[in-house]
Amino acid sequence: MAPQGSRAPLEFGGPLGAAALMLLLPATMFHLLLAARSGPARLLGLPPHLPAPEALWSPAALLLWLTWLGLQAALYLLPARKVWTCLRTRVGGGLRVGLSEEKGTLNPNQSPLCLQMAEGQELKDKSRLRYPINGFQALVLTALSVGLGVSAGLPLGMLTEMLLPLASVATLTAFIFSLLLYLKALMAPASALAPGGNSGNPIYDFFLGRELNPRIGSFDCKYFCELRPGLIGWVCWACWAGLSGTWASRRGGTDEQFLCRAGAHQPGSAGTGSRTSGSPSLAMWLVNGFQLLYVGDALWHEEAVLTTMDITHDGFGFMLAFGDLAWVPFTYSLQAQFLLYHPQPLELPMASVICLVNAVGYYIFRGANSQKNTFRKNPSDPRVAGLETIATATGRQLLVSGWWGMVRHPNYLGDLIMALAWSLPCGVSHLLPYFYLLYFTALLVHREARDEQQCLQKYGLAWREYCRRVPYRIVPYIY
Ligand SMILES: NC(=O)C1=CN([C@@H]2O[C@H](COP(=O)(O)OP(=O)(O)OC[C@H]3O[C@@H](n4cnc5c(N)ncnc54)[C@H](OP(=O)(O)O)[C@@H]3O)[C@@H](O)[C@H]2O)C=CC1
Ligand SMILES: CC(C)CCC[C@@H](C)[C@H]1CC=C2C3=C(CC[C@@]21C)[C@@]1(C)CC[C@H](O)C(C)(C)[C@@H]1CC3
Repeated sequence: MAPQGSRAPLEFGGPLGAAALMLLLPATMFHLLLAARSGPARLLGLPPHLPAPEALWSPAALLLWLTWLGLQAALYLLPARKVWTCLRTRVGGGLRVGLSEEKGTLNPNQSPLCLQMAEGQELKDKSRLRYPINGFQALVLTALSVGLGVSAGLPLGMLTEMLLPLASVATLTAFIFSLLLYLKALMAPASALAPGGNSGNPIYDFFLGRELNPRIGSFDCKYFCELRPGLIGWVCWACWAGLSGTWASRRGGTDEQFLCRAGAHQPGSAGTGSRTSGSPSLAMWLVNGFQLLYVGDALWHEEAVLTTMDITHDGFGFMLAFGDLAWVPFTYSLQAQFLLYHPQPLELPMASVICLVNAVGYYIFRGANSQKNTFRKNPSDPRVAGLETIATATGRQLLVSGWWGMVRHPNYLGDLIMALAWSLPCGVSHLLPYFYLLYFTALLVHREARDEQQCLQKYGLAWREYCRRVPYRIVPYIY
C-alpha cells in the first residue's frame, strides 16, 4: 500500500482548484463545440441554442469511440515494419540507430517485423521503462483504414453530427478511466508513485494522478493516451471537417442544406455563402496542413515525449486522461470546426504570410526541441558539442547558448507562434478561433513556472546562474 501525504507543494489551487477544473474543463469544451456551430460563434456568452439532452448521447458514438480506442491500441501493439523502420532511421539521422542498436533492438537486416523500442528516463528505483516507437506508422495506418472505410461506404459523413455525443463519450471515458487509475494506484508500490498527486486528498490526487507510469503488462497507459487516440483523432477529425465541404457538394447538397443538417443555420449565421466550390477552402487547407504537420512531427519524434514533464513528472489522473482523450481532439480542432460552419475568404498573399509565420514557429519549435534532445542523449554529438554549457551538481549540464541561450523556453515560443498561425486563417471577425492561442499561452506560462520550480529543486545554484545569464523565459526582451 502506498504511503499518503507526500510533502510536494499543492498545485492548481489545491483540491478546490482541482474540483473546479474538473467541472470547468468539460463545460468549456462543450461550450466551444456549441459556439463553433452557432451563428454568432461567440467565445464569451452562451451559445444561442442549447442542445436537447438526446443530442449529447448516442449508442453509435459509443460504438465508434470504442472502435477507435481499439484500433489505436492494436496499432500501438503492432510491430514496426522493417521498411518503415529503415526509412525512419535514415531520415531521422544516426542518433536513433545508435540508441536502438546499442540496446540490441534494431537490426534492419534481421526480420521484416521488429518492435522498435526506446528507453525512458531513469526512475526512482534506478530502472528504466521501455516504450514502443511506432507512432508515425500508426498515423499512416489510421489514415489508410479511414480512407478504406470511406471508400467501402462507411457513413463517416455522420461524424460532424456525432461530434457532441462523441465528446460526451470521451469525457465519460476520461472520468471512468481516471477512477480505475486511482484505484490501481492504491496497490502500487511507493516507488511507482508520482512526485505530485499523492497528497492524501482524494479529489486532488484523482485530478493530478497518483501513479507515474501505470501499465497493464507492457502496455503503458499514459504514453499511449498522450500520443495516440487524441492526437491522431484530432487531425483525423479536423481533416474530415475540411473534406466535409467536398462531401456535401458531392452528395448534391448546397451549403445551406449542409449547414442546416449540421445545426449551424440559425438566425445571424455567418456560415453561408462563401463555401460553394465543393472543395475545402484555402483557409481550411492551411489549418489542416499546419496541424497535420504538428501531429506528424510529434509522432515522427515520438521518443522525445519521454523527456516531457507529463511522462517524467506528472501522474496519470483526470487532468491528463481528459486532456489527452477529450480536450485535445475536440478543442484543438476548433479552428477547423469554426471554418466548417463559418467559411472565411483568404487571399493568396495573406496565406503566404501565414505560411511563413507557421514555418518560423516550426523552425524554432523543432530546432529547440531537437537541440535539447540531442544534447540530453549525447552531449558530445557534433551538432551540440560546440555549445556553451553550465555544469550542475547532478552531473548534468545546462545549455546556455544556441536556442537555449536565447530564452529559457525557446520551444514554447515556437509552439506559440505556430498557434497564432493556426488561428490567422480564420480571419479577425471572431475571437472564437483564437481560443487555442489564449488557452495555450496560459497553459505554457503556467507550465513554465512549474518547470522552473522543478529545475530550481534539481539544479539549485546552477539554475539560478542559468536564469541570470538567460533572463527571459519565453519571449526575448518581453517575458
Ligand atoms: N500542444 C500542446 O498542448 C502542448 C505542447 N507542449 C510542447 O511540448 C514540448 C515539451 O515541453 P515540456 O515538457 O513542457 O518542456 P521542455 O521540453 O522544455 O523540457 C523542460 C526540461 O528541459 C530541461 N532543460 C531546461 N532548460 C535546459 C537547458 N538550458 N539545457 C538543457 N536542458 C534544459 C530540463 O529538464 P532536464 O534537465 O531534466 O533534462 C527541464 O525540466 C514543448 O515544445 C512544448 O511547447 C507542451 C504542453 C502542451
Ligand atoms: C486541459 C488541461 C488543463 C491540461 C491538459 C494538457 C494536455 C492537453 C497537454 C499536456 C501536455 C501535452 C502535450 C502534447 C499535447 C497536449 C498535452 C497532452 C503534445 C503531445 C503535442 C504534440 C507535441 O509535439 C508534443 C511535444 C509531443 C506535446 C507533448 C505535451
